[in-house]
Amino acid sequence: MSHLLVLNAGSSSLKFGLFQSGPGDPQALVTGLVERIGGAARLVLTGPDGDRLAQTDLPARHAQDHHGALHAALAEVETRFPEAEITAVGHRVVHGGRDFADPMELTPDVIARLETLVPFAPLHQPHNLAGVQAAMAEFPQARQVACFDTAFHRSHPFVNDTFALPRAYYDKGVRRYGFHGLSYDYISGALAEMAPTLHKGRVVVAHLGNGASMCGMLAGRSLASTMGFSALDGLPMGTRSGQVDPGVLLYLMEQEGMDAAAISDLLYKKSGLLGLSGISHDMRTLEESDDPHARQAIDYFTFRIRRELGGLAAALDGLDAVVFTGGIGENSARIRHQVCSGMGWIGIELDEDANAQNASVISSDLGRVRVMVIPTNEELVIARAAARLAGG
Ligand SMILES: Nc1ncnc2c1ncn2[C@@H]1O[C@H](COP(=O)(O)OP(=O)(O)O)[C@@H](O)[C@H]1O
Ligand SMILES: CC(=O)OP(=O)(O)O
Ligand SMILES: [Mg+2]
Repeated sequence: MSHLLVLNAGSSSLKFGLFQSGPGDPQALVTGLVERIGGAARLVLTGPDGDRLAQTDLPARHAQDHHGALHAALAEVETRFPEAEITAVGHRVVHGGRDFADPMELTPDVIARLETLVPFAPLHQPHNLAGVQAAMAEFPQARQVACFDTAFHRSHPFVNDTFALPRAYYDKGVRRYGFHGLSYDYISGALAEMAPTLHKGRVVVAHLGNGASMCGMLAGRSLASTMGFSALDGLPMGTRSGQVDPGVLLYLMEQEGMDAAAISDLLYKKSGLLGLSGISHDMRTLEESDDPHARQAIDYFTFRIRRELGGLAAALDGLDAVVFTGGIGENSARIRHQVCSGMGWIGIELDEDANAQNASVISSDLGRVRVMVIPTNEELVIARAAARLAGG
């Protein structure tokens, strides 16, 4: 019996899963999450039926960075499943650049080319590639498969793929790639099963996690996304600014003497919910706080989601459904309420009871637009690809 290991390193978390491959969809034996890496990190393990197997605070040496988190995760998998025969390890790789879209086997040449994309996604790509190196050392007999977050958005039409810069930059790869594609791929497939008519229509998916973006889908394919060249654009995030006027960056360089490293640190690590609140990047902490700055950070977050929702609906020529997903989108009734209230003009009417319960349909019959909550499953998308490539 062969097994697949999946590694998904986010900006603040590491998600992983052990799957059994078989004739149908790979079956999860265990999935895990190390969250709040860099802070009070904890590891949560979940069984195949959603049952909680373990929840432990990680010792400092494992909590401080993705490396430690990965060690803790691999140790957990090997202790619980010593007999597992891992034939393939599937990795989420955030940036595939211009050249990579379909899932592919990681060879030394491919890895070297992916390393050149580190400056495009400094908060993710290095963790993704560190995971690849660790898995190669740990499971040398297994195939290593990369699945790209940018792949789902390759269907963007030119107007959503470019900036209005001289064309030479587009040719050099300065494009609106879009991210969270594994999540959008999963949601598109789930919607096709749950609501096939809606899936054929105009859908805005809001992936709201520590990283956050929205995608306008037409007939299940990406037409536009709020994230662009890097995972910085669009919505504000845990520590990332989201959209800023490029003139601000010129001002910071010219008047405040900031260099590229200082600006990168500012935009990726000190901005967003953390920068605005001065308290935390974590939505749960902000929701629990009665500090007015926490409230303002939440208000800015939901204001930007509402703006983008209007923009994406215009790009799609209308709106049939909205799907919330990601750690915040799946769990925070308050955020969904703030986003959806007063949106009757666009056809959104929330059923507050259903919303409070994180139900899968949270709109009422009074509205024309179906609003849904669908837990994402990037790991399953990766496992499917790893199974396909390992089988071939
Ligand atoms: N019950 C909850 N209420 C509000 N926010 C939540 C809840 N559960 C998780 N979150 C938030 O989800 C975010 C993490 O999302 P997640 O998708 O797991 O992150 P990542 O982008 O690192 O994969 C954090 O801001 C966390 O506070
Ligand atoms: C691309 C991105 O922002 O990913 P994450 O949400 O995992 O940080
Ligand atoms: Mg994520």
